[in-house]
Amino acid sequence: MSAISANRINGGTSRPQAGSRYPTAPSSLTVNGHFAPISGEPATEEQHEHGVQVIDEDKQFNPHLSTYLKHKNIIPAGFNYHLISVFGSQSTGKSTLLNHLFGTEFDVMSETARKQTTKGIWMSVNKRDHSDGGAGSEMRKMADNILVMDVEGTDGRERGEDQDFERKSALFALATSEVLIVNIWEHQVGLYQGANMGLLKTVFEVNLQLFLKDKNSTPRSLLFFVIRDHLGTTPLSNLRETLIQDLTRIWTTLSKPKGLENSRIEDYFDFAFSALPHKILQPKNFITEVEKLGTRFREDYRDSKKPGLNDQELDGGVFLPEYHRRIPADGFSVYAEGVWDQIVNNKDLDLPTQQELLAQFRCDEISREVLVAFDEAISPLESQQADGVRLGNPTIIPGLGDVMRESRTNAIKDFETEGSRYHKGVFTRKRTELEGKVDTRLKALSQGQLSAAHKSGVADFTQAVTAAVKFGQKRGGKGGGYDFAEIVEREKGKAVGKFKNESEGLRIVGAPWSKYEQELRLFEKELGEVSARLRGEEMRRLATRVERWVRSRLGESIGLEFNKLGSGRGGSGAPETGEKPATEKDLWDRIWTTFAKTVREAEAIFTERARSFDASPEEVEVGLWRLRRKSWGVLKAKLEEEVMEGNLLLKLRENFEDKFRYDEAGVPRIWRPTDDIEGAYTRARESTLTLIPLLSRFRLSETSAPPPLPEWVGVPPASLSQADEEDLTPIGGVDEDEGKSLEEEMTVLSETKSQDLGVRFKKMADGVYVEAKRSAIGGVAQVPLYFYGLLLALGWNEIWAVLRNPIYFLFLIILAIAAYVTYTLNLWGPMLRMAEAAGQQALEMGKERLREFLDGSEIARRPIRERAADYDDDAISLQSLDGRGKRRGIGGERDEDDDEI
Ligand SMILES: Nc1nc2c(ncn2[C@@H]2O[C@H](COP(=O)(O)OP(=O)(O)OP(=O)(O)O)[C@@H](O)[C@H]2O)c(=O)[nH]1
Repeated sequence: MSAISANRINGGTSRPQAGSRYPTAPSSLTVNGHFAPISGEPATEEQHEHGVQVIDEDKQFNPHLSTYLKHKNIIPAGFNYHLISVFGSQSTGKSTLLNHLFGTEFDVMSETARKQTTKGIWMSVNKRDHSDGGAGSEMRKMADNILVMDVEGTDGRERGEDQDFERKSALFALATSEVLIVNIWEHQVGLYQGANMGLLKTVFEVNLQLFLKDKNSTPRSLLFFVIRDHLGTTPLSNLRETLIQDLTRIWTTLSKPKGLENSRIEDYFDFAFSALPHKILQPKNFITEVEKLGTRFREDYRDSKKPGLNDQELDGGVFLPEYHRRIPADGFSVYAEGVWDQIVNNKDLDLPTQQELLAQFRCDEISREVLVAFDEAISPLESQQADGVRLGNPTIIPGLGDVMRESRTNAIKDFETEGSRYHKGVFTRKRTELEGKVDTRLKALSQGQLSAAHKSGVADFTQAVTAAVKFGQKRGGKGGGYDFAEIVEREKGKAVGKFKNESEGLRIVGAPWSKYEQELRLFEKELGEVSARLRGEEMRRLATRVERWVRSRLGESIGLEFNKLGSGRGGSGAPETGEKPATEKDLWDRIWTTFAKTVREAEAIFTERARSFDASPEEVEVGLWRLRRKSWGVLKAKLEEEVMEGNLLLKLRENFEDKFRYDEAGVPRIWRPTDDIEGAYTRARESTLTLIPLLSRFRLSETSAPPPLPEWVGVPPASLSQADEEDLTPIGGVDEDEGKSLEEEMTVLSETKSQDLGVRFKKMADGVYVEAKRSAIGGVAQVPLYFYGLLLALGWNEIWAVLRNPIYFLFLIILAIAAYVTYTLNLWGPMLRMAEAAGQQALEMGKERLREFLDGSEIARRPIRERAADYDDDAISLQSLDGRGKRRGIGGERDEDDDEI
């Protein structure tokens, strides 16, 4: 504000404001006994009977204005309200006019007192309804929500020369109202001072400098001249002419801001005129004219012709949209306070900025309100989600998308409904801010939900694949009746579908952040990783199964090869298949061939099954390499089992016995004393002994070298993992780090063990030899024929006695019959065999007895003293008894003669 204008508005008597704007002590006014508080507790509805004092005579703005508007239900009206102010000299019947026009109850001066009644600025809502009154005509109401401001009169005796308040209040009324009623007596028209022309000039000037800088952004106002005590002698049109001329003249003499030098009064103001008869002298006419005047405040007059420099000014409507200040009703009190604050403090007043400030204030308020409702819906969900995360079990909140969408739409819609009435730029900015706040929380919620969906999706997928594999295993046995790759593909499809559904459910149309493509990619990636891990486990299981198969196959075939050793002829070949007959020498060749063949078959099985897992060539390569390594371990274990001391000794014994006890044709030998038992024994023993060095090392017969194990196992694949490598037993000659050489790896029996085995085998062979020898000596000799002749000659008498004795003869006959029956029943064979067996048994027993007898006679040959020494010293012997048959003392001397019995 320029210094001049500031000075003008303060009337050159700028007074410091007393105290704070809103005194803490209750400042209330008692106007004709009516209580109208300005600060402290808001007034009740009853106390608002006379309206509300917007600004008191001490220039304090009423902070409870909004309470009054709330009571009168103006707040929700939005733009649907109008504001009218009245301006004029003191006691010119302003309050009377307003009370008649709008049914307000502003205090009116008593006819006799003639002193100022209205102090400060008062406001009241319209309480009347003016129809155009015609009988049968349609009742047409006044515009809704008309707010009327009764401003303290000018030229007041009470204020004296101090024009500060009247200028400020006039400026306030002009800045906030759509219609400014200028109330003048008829006789004042044409008078400069009486018609407030001086005051109007100052107000126009400051108004122009402060508020009307940009006429495009400032709404126009209507100056409505109501001429009181119109006698009727001078027509209203003449009075209008005079007033317009005066106003135009005032306008031309105004000091205008730069750029507005050529502006005209009609650029900013419209005019309307009305005249009322004398209230006291023509009371009836006065009432009728006021009624008529009231109809001009009807809403439908908006559509009528614009009041201008024509007849419309005299009877047209007053509420035109272009006069509206576009301040929503709920923001009016804040706006009015801001304007008053600017006026009182002489700040450069910029109405558009004021409107922006108001918009900011209100939009923030609305934003807070809508966020409360938003919070109520969203906070519990946020807590639920946070709880899930804290407990390590993120939960998927059902129906979250719907709640999110609804809350967001409601918040933004409510904000738009309330806030869109305010300054567009500010509203748009604040809406963006609100969207930002809402979206930040919704985004976090949505991401939490996606992460929960991700986690549970991966867990479900893992579980589903594992379950399907288990089911497949049960159904299909050990070979696996299922296709792993197919299961993974199917479950992956399901998981991705579910994730997409969940994500799609969270989509908020119009929110650019509401996307899930990246999350979906991450989810698919993790599913891939999980599949790879599960496939790895599955491959291991497959490897274990194949290994087990190798173990059982090798167990059988290697066992068979070793069993062939026991036959002593290297086992039987299969001549009918053209196979080379097996020999002991090529034992290792056969074992190696069988081993390599078995592993080859296992590799084929592994490769075949691995294909159904969709395993990569690298994974298969690792699997095969591990299989070869492990198979060698299996073979090694089997070999160790076969050459375990007891087992191998048994095999060697069988081998030896086979060579010793059977001839070349495989027929068992019966030793005769004449046979070359020693020769056979030596040959068989030597032959079997050659097996020990053969068995002690794994060597191929052709090359006399260990099998090409390192080449056969191959180099470890590059993709072999550390863990894979660690759980493998090292192989000498293959694993470079290990100290063992290939030669050591191929040693089946150590040197010491071989020697020990040789010694034990020899002992055992000796035993067999001795037995053979004995059996040769103990063989039954043939009975010579002459022995039978001798038997007949010597037993002739006995034969004859039997034949002659009837009892013996009868017994003989019975024997003959029994023999015949036996013959006819073909029982001779079995009986003979029984007899033979019994004979054999008897023979064995006889032999045993004979041996005992021979051993006994040998013992008998030993001196009795030697035998006696066998007994324990403590035993009671003849030597230890004295002549009387009693035992001698322990320490007693021995009689040398007693040694001989
Ligand atoms: N002559 C005349 N007197 C009127 C008219 N209307 C009201 N009065 C009288 O004028 C006196 C002042 O009336 P108010 O309505 O209190 O006037 P005011 O302009 O509101 O006065 P302040 O609020 O004190 O400025 C009262 O005694 C009314 O009876 C009118 O139309 N003509």
